[in-house]
Amino acid sequence: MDIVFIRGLRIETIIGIHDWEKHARRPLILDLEMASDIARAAATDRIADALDYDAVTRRLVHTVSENRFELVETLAEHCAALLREEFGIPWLRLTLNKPGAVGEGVDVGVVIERGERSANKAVGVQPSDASR
Ligand SMILES: Nc1nc2c(c(=O)[nH]1)N=C([C@H](O)[C@@H](O)CO)CN2
Repeated sequence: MDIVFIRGLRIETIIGIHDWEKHARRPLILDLEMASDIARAAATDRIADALDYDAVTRRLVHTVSENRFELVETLAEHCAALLREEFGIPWLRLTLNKPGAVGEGVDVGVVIERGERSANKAVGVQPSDASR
């Protein structure tokens, strides 16, 4: 399985369970790994054959900044479902970091994995061989 990734994406949004959190934007840091077979894109050198990390970034910025949730869990699930549906991503790992939420210099948040990693495509390797 190949990976297309985005790391350190900073997006400001309204998020939190407390009243004071509902009135001020604060930054979240997103890290994203997306399963993508890069063979075709590598062969054609065409962005149309690639999972476009710029398009994914723009979509994330839009949905994170426009929506308001209380929990980082809810936002993470929202982003994962949206990206998988709109970009046809079979598997992803999303880290959502809310820096400073419990104290200066402390990172808190969630890491979620959704979907199935693609089957082993190695020549001559059967699915039953993959775990050996
Ligand atoms: N598992 C979670 N715990 C907490 C969250 C959250 O989103 N998920 N949020 C908060 C507050 O909003 C926090 O960021 C500030 O006190 C607390 N715990």
